[in-house]
Formats: sequence, C-alpha cells, structure tokens
Amino acid sequence: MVSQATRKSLLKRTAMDLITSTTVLPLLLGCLGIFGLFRLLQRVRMKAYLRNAVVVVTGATSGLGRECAKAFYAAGAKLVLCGRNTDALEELARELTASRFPQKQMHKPCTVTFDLTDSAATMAAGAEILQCFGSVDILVNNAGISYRGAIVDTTVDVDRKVMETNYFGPVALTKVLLPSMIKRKRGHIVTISSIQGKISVPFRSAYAASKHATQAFFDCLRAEVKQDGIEVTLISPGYIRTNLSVNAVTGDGSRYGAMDRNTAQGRSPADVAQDVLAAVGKKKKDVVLADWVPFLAIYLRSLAPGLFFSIMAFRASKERKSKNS
Ligand SMILES: NC(=O)C1=CN([C@@H]2O[C@H](COP(=O)(O)OP(=O)(O)OC[C@H]3O[C@@H](n4cnc5c(N)ncnc54)[C@H](OP(=O)(O)O)[C@@H]3O)[C@@H](O)[C@H]2O)C=CC1
Ligand SMILES: CCCCCCCCCCCCCCCC(=O)OCC(=O)COP(=O)(O)O
Repeated sequence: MVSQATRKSLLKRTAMDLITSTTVLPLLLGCLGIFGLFRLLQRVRMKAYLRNAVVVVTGATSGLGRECAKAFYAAGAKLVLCGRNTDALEELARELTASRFPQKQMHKPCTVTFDLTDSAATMAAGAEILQCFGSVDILVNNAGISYRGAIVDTTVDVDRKVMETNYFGPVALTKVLLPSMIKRKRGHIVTISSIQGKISVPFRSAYAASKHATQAFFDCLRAEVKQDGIEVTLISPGYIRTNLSVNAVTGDGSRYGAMDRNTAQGRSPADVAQDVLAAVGKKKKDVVLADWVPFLAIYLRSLAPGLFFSIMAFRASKERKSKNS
C-alpha cells in the first residue's frame, strides 16, 4: 500500500519533472540560441565594419602597432601605415601585400613617415594621410615611448619628450583628422593607453602622466563627438612582449636599452592586437586588457587610496634597494 504522503511526493516530483522538461529546458535552449544568434550577428557586423575601412596605424614599425597593422589588414582594411622609419614601413607594406588571403579583396597599404614630436610634420602628415584613400574611417593612435627614472634625477626635457610623443602627438594627429570625420559624420578614434593611464607606479612619472593625460583627453573627446557619430575607444593594456622597455628613455635622456622581465613575460603583441581588433569592431569605449592584479590595483586606487599609496611606496623602496645592492 502506498501511503498518501508518498503519493503526494510522487505527484510533486512528476509535476516538477514536467515543468523542468516543458519550461526550464526549452527556456535554457532558447536563451542559448538567442545568445548564439547575437554573437553571430555581432561577428557579421564587425566584419562589415572593418572590411574596406580606411585604418591609420601609428607606430606601425614595431611591437603592437605592427601586429595591429597585420590584424586590420587581414580583416580587409585599407591601411595607412605611419612611423618614423620609411624603410621599415615599406618593408611591412610589402610583407602584407605578399600575404595571401583567398576570397578576400585586399588593399595595398599606403605609408606616411613622420615624427609625432614634430607638430609641423604631424600637421603635414595629416593631409598626406587623407590623400592616401580620400578619407579616414579609423585612426589607431598606437605609437608611444616609455620612461624609467626617479623624478629627482629626471630633466624636464625628458618629461617633455615623453609628453610630446605619447600625448601631444596623438592629440595633434587626432585634431588634424577630426574635421573630415565630423564632416562625414563618421569616424572612429582608437588610442592605445596603458594600465598606467589609470594608476601610477613609481619610477614611471613621465610615462604614467602622459597616459593619464591621454585618458582624460580622449574621455572628453568621446563625449564631445558623440553627436557627430564618431566613436572613441581607449585601450589600456598591461605588459606586452615588445621593445617598449628597450626603447624607453631614462632621466638624462639616454636610451634604457634593456628588456625588462615584466615586458619579456608580457602578452604576445599578436594576441593583444586581436583584442584591439575586437574592441574596435564592437565599438567598445574603454577597455582594460590585463589580468586580475592590475584590475584590483585600479579598484584599490579609487576605493582604498591610502592602501594603494602604501603599496606603491613599498614598491618604490624595494626597487630602490634592489638598484643600490
Ligand atoms: N609593451 C607594453 O608593455 C605596453 C605598451 N603599451 C603601449 O603600446 C603602444 C605601442 O608600444 P609597443 O609596441 O609596446 O612599443 P615599441 O617600442 O615596440 O613600439 C613603439 C612604436 O612607436 C613608435 N614611435 C615612438 N616614438 C615615436 C615618435 N616620436 N614618432 C612616431 N612614432 C614613434 C616607434 O617607432 P620607431 O620604430 O621609429 O621607434 C614604434 O613603432 C605604446 O603606446 C605603449 O605605451 C601599453 C601598455 C603596455
Ligand atoms: C594580493 C593583493 C594584490 C594587491 C594588488 C595591489 C597592486 C599591485 C601593483 C600592481 C601594479 C601593476 C602595474 C602594471 C603596469 C602595467 O601593466 O603597465 C603597462 C605598461 O604600459 C608597461 O610600461 P613599462 O614601461 O612600465 O614597462
């Protein structure tokens, strides 16, 4: 004999099973389907956005810029490669043109040589860039230089050089290209900043200051040009395996010339370039490309500044001791 309680619980279980199979499962599958469709649509839109777009990449001769050039080229963009070294730019243009992408219409890249610290040259380069393909859809402000030194030992000329390269250069280039974007009611300004545009670490004063200024400028720009249909994407990566530390400037203006351990252990520039491509394709506004420690540091800086400053002071004293020993 089955008791009334057992029958009740059996009935309850059967009802639950029915609800699960007729409601929960189809709901779950439906959600998964909608999510999949959304991702597919996003990918299709992204591809269409990048294909045939005129993309300008500064600092294309090395590291992240070079990999961004390859990634945008593979996506079918019309590239304008910018840098200081004409031979290196032309070599990259040849390498890209020689690479095979069946079933895709590829475009021969254009090259423009100029130094971002020379404002007259940057203005002239703007006009040259516009002549390449007649307009610019996406500007990737990537070129940059880092710095290593103690504030007390650093000449103001070094602070100026880093600011000219990382801040005034991209600002000037953006200002030259912006009017034509506003006129067309279309354009996208992408700037490679750094985790150090959000937090300041000791012995990087000039670099961190230039990247904080960059963050502020492009945040203002984003708000101002929204009405003109122009997108602004700011990307803040953590360490990337490039020549950034080798090319860094020191307090007396000389080249640092060494590959730092953090840089050598950083992410591959090709992987970061794929993240840049995705961020641009999805029209993201502010992207941090780093693991959890820099993320935590960014949150600590605003939520527990006292603790953050103590950690940075400890870091400074440790670094000073290891240099002196
Ligand atoms: N590597 C890293 O760990 C990180 C890098 N970043 C940022 O990524 C960007 C790219 O750096 P990365 O690839 O790592 O470093 P690299 O040193 O490899 O590349 C820097 C590029 O910038 C160009 N450049 C430097 N100064 C000037 C100038 N005055 N005028 C024109 N071009 C110039 C260089 O040209 P040339 O070949 O002529 O020297 C080179 O192409 C920078 O903005 C950097 O701050 C951000 C976070 C982490
Ligand atoms: C377990 C508790 C953890 C608490 C975390 C507190 C904060 C730790 C400090 C984290 C500092 C991160 C610095 C990241 C710097 C960075 O990624 O910079 C990218 C660059 O631009 C590199 O340029 P550089 O010239 O400095 O090589």
